[in-house]
Amino acid sequence: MQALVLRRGTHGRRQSGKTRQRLRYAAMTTTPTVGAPLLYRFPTGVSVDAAGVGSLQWPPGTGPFNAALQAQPNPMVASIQWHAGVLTAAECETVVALGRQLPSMAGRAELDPENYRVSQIAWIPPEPANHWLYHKLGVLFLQAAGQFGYEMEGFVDALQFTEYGPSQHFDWHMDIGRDQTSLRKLSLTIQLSDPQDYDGGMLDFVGLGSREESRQRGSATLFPSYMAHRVTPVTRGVRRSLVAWGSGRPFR
Ligand SMILES: O=C(O)CCC(=O)C(=O)O
Ligand SMILES: [Fe+2]
Repeated sequence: MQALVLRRGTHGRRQSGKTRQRLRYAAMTTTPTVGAPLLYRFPTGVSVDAAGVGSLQWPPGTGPFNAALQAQPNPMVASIQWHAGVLTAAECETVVALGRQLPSMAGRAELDPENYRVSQIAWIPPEPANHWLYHKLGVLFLQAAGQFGYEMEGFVDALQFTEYGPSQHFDWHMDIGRDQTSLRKLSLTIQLSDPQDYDGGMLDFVGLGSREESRQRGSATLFPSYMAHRVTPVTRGVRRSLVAWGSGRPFR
């Protein structure tokens, strides 16, 4: 498996067919980041007197200004990884066959249950027959967790099999939300369809656009679950994907 970290690149125009404007990502080698000086240091405690008046406390010898401390940026926070060949064509077919025989339901989004998300989904149950798939994605998530610096505990959501037929889509959203979805940290989507079998259905990121390679069958696109993304309407054929979320205690 080959991994590539992506960053925002130059505007590009697709050469053939429809002239869709899109951003291209360029390969990024992880460059060391420079610490940002802490302009105001938060206190380490608050005390409240008998009258209920609170005062902030800093450790002896320190104060809010001129702390001479550096905050260390995390270069992965706004990055997307693309992994080629996570599933073979035969494995993609196995997952499609599995997904298609599971109970199918309409994918819904809280923002507008009718139109925001129009697709069919099925949940792939966490059971021994599917261990190979959970295991494979688990390895990928654990490696990525180390690179992103996120604590990751496992899957809270079952793996999601997704189908988008003509004019179906999923509008702009984040994968993090209330309740159980607040545990999500990294999102991953694997392309199960042959790119020749459909048009449209691009996985698109705010400020980064879409990447042609994300259409490669068996490839995975992995990104922080707080990054806004969408799947544009499918204009021909059917697009199928396998979606997974790596979870853990929020924001660690
Ligand atoms: O189908 C995809 O590639 C992504 C779907 C998605 O964003 C989601 O289910 O949250
Ligand atoms: Fe999503």
